[in-house]
Amino acid sequence: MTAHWTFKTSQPLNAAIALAQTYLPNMPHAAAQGVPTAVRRGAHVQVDGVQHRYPGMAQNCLEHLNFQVESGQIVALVGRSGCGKSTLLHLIAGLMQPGAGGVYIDGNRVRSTCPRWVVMFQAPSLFPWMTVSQNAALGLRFAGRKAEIQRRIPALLEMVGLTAFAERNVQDLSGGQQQRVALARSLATQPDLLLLDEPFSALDAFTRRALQQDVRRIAKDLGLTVVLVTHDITEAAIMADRALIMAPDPGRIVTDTMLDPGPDRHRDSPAFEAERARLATLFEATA
Ligand SMILES: Nc1ncnc2c1ncn2[C@@H]1O[C@H](COP(=O)(O)OP(=O)(O)OP(=O)(O)O)[C@@H](O)[C@H]1O
Repeated sequence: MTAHWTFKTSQPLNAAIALAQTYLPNMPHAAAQGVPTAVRRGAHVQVDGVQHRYPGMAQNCLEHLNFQVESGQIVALVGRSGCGKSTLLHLIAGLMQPGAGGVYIDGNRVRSTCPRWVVMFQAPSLFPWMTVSQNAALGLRFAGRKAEIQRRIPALLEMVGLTAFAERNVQDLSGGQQQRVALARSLATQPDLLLLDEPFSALDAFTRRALQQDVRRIAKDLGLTVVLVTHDITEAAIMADRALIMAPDPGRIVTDTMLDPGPDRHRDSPAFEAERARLATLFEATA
């Protein structure tokens, strides 16, 4: 299905702000390597005693958060609306600072955003007047790495299945294809941590399923560490190696469970259905 998007006037500005926050930080990044998209090792994430309260709120939004994400692991933060999933993801990304405790990536305290970790949101935040290739190259351009564009972007578009659309205007793409462009843009700077804030929730079920499987495959191929925010148990079961189930008031982790690594992560597989049902039961019992 092709969705023709009408961009609100503020959207390019929002896209520019989101991109600038991601790609113009003050921390150095690893030099580009010859291989277009390979990373050496996914990031290790440590959330250490994190607590957070928004100004003017009587209660903590998040409390007593202590966990680690291993290099190359895909972790889903699962919970009902309002339990603090997005807040936690934003703290990991360095978009906000916690009131207490800290987030460490590869042992370094996170104090700001950095091209080594990228966030994908529900809206792909593309520039509507640019082509697929130009949008995918924006992160490299903003990071002052223009020399890498020619060698890296074609390989990335192939990886996300958009080679045939390279010179199309992004407004002519479906919502799922636009998220694939955003994924290519996110991967172009060779991050070692991908932070996903319900990036597929606006898509139809079929497109969502294809993207969930592709993002898992790509992350595993590249060795990326991924933290995924979702309220969708099936999405967590398809994509994640491990699920952290959160409960609200205050937001906290109530269950930490590894998921069956079996290869058949699709709906028709009995093994997948059993794992999805186990996670759903855990969720109902604790969240
Ligand atoms: N900027 C803010 N100022 C005050 N309170 C906020 C702010 N942002 C979020 N909150 C509150 O913090 C709590 C957690 O919000 P958050 O968006 O992190 O939850 P969530 O689990 O991601 O929810 P959803 O699944 O609906 O996106 C909610 O009660 C929300 O109202």
